Amino acid sequence: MLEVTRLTKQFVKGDMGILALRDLSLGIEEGCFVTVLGRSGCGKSTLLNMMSGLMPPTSGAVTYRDAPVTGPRTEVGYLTQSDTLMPWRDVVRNVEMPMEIKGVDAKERRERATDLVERVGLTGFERHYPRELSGGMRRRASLARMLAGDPEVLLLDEPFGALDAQLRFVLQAELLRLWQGSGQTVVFVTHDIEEALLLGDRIVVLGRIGKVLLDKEIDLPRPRDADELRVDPHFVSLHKEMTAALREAQ
Ligand SMILES: Nc1ncnc2c1ncn2[C@@H]1O[C@H](COP(=O)(O)OP(=O)(O)OP(=O)(O)O)[C@@H](O)[C@H]1O
Repeated sequence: MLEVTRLTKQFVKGDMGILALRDLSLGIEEGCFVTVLGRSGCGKSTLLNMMSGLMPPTSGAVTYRDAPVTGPRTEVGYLTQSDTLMPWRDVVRNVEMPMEIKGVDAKERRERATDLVERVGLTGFERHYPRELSGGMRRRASLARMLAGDPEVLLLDEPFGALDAQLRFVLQAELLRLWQGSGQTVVFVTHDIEEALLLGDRIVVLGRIGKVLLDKEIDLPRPRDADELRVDPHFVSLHKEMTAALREAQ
């Protein structure tokens, strides 16, 4: 569905070139939940920026259903690390925005937005403006807004990184619940091994400048329960494998 071919990105800072990704190739199958695991600075956000069409590659290509990606498209939702909520709209109106663009009628979009706000645990904050929310709350509002667009592909850049453990757990479960049976394709970036194993059908471990260190199908049965998994020998051995791969990334 999404194909990344020999993707390279070099930034220019003053008279210096900063190589963020080199020759990365990756195919993402339709309906699959892929977690991309890597340490800080290995190029994960740069990869998603290019997959979403927000950033042009220096060389290489991204295709979506065999068509070149040259800019953002409504079928591909992207939850970036930076805040992109509209400051002049309250939470519910931010969440309604993708449905407004699609021409969904006012009553239906308010109902759906209210439901999504509840799913991300923001009930009671519908009328708050982004500046009146915490960082984690803004992330959750952004997630609800992305889901409101019902995209075919969800690109998620460390969506739960800023949340406390309990809330992260609730939102991971909610994301899986929404994804299962939806047919949506998810690319989920994280640096947390346990999160990657809990969520993914497949884990891609990236090393420096986006070198693929490991690309593995995760055959742990679903639904996956974090407490049960931690004592599952298969999970423990996968965890060790990921830890070793990340160590190699140093
Ligand atoms: N706009 C930019 N200009 C210059 N260098 C950049 C720019 N964006 C990213 N980089 C560099 O590219 C490399 C990869 O950055 P990127 O943000 O993709 O990493 P990451 O894996 O997402 O990190 P993190 O997990 O900390 O978010 C880093 O060395 C970073 O300094």
